Amino acid sequence: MTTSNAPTAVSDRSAPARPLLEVAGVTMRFGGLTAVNNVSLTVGEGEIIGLIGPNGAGKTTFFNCLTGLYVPTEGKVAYKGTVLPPKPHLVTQAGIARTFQNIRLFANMTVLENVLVGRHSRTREGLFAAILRGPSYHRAEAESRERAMELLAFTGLAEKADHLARNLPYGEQRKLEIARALASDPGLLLLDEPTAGMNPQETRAAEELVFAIRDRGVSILVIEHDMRFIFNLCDRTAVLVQGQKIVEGDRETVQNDERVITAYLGAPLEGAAEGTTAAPEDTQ
Ligand SMILES: Nc1ncnc2c1ncn2[C@@H]1O[C@H](COP(=O)(O)OP(=O)(O)OP(=O)(O)O)[C@@H](O)[C@H]1O
Repeated sequence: MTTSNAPTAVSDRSAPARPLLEVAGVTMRFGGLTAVNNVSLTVGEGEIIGLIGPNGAGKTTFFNCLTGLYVPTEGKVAYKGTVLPPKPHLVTQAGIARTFQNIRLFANMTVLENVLVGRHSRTREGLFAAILRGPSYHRAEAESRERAMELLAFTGLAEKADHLARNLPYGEQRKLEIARALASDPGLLLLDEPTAGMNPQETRAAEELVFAIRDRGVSILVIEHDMRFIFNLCDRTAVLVQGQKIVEGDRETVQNDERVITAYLGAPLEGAAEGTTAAPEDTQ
């Protein structure tokens, strides 16, 4: 147990977290390639869970199966006890938001407008209200702007609200992606390599931001190659190698697992599908 006020992972909590996301036996095949092979994973309320693995291990494909971008060949994804339909907008409405490995912002829109786009799924006003622009439309619009500005303040971007997204430095574009994802008021946030391209200082700031998001009651599942980031943050970490989850546990369990060490050193995984190899540079 830590005695400082610094944020910490919550693995030392005594009560087990209530399940929020329950993934059961998800498999994703592309023709002859099994990118994700019978993977099960649970994310509990208030947890930060890591997903690591060498290049091509199937991490992003797994995220795409959770968020309805791909329809899994087999398996089920349930959120708060309800099986999710494989449609991205319904998954967002259910309470799951995500960021992408390759930043997907509207480059020629302002920072604020990008967050307002993310707010769209939470706005109840329909087409008629938008055309008529009655009082309820104006009220909803004002609320959305207020919430968007609050999220920009939370992510440290409030002063850049009127800047074009394309003019932000790279680290701030990643933050904006997170602000936009949070605009849908998710219960679970999926982050796909949130520190890619960041310098060490930005990476430490990203750690603080992830803890702060968790402290707002949002659970997190995060893909990362930066092991320090993962082990600083996560209550548990699952390791994917060639589509299979080979181990899941705390830092010690993962770091001491022979199969993980072997996978990161580039030796073939016994019994795994052919066609993908581990990349030694992922140990960075
Ligand atoms: N749409 C697709 N069609 C065919 N194959 C695909 C498709 N998407 C992913 N793959 C393949 O599935 C495997 C897993 O890829 P994926 O991008 O999920 O891995 P990853 O663990 O996220 O890798 P990285 O760390 O490099 O991002 C790879 O062999 C990839 O080429």
